Amino acid sequence: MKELELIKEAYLAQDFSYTPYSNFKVGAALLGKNGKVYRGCNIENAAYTPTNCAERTAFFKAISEGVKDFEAIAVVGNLEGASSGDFEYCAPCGVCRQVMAEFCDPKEFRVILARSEEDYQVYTLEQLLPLSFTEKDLNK
Ligand SMILES: O=c1ccn([C@H]2C[C@H](O)[C@@H](CO)O2)c(=O)[nH]1
Ligand SMILES: [Zn+2]
Repeated sequence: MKELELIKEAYLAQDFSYTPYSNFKVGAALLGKNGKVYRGCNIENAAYTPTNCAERTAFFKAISEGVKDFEAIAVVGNLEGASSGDFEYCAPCGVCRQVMAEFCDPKEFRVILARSEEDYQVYTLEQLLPLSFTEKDLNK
């Protein structure tokens, strides 16, 4: 699947974002090695901390269906208000990066950060989460 197709899926997911508190709408589309796409949006809560990010929604949907092998994720946010000079792509939070590290190969898994269908950047998970703590560290 091409990056553009995955970005389009992330924008479709963003439409369902539930954000009455931040009004910051995020969409994600996770591509499994099985060729299927798992969409996710952020889901907020009046108690704030139960909020789930778009990326984790997509991961947990896939994992709850028995899928644990992934190729890439596209992430889109509504960053029109970002002042110039800011990093104007919606980068995954640390918690979501840690969830990615649990299931994805750090050198292979690609994180596509898009601010339009044509304008995006691609990172490996290792670039976003160097020196990660994973299962291998527990077994030392
Ligand atoms: O990569 C990100 C960054 C933020 N959020 C959500 C969490 C919260 O609902 C809102 C503001 O932080 O954006 C995501 O879903 N993914
Ligand atoms: Zn997150």
